[in-house]
Amino acid sequence: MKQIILASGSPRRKELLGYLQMPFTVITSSVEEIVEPGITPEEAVMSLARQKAAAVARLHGDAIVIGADTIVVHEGRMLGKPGSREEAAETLRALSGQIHDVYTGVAVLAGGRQTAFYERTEVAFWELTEAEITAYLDTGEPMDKAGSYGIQGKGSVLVKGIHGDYYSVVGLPVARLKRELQYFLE
Ligand SMILES: Cc1cn([C@H]2C[C@H](O)[C@@H](COP(=O)(O)OP(=O)(O)OP(=O)(O)O)O2)c(=O)[nH]c1=O
Repeated sequence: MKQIILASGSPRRKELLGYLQMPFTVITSSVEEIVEPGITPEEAVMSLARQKAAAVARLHGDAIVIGADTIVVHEGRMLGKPGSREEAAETLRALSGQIHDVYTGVAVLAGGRQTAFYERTEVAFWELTEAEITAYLDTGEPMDKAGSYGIQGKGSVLVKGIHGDYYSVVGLPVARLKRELQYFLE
């Protein structure tokens, strides 16, 4: 069987890929995450996922390389990881009492073959008080997460409901990925 490489430094993605029960290795790259102006969210996450996978595939041409990217979209604005505590606070204030979309793009590269797909999940937030936002910022959890929250952690108490794949919000739509990977494993 071909070697599977996860081109990601995200501990969540590593844990989620483990659910597929296939051996894999983690190899990270340093891709600068630049979103071109005018690009749609789905194009953005698939393009970034492709760039992350391609950076690793260059050195491991025989392997199946998986890259992924997650962004939050609210009122047409694409929100990645916050640059500062203040930016995280502003994002959480904006998302309070609102519905936003979480897009995760995944790219799979294997020699000359490749595929990319995305999942969109709607997430509704409860109305958040300033005290709640401050308490959540104090956990430190928002800083390495798109949209400044983690649904799988203490951020769970911010979320009223979701529509779509939960695992895509956490960073990797595992059920869809399993199905897309079958083609590469044949
Ligand atoms: C919305 C949301 C995002 N996230 C995370 C998933 C991603 O790790 C992160 C978005 O940043 P990404 O740039 O997609 O990923 P990353 O920098 O963590 O890892 P890599 O590029 O090496 O693969 O936000 C959660 O963990 N929970 C959530 O609820």
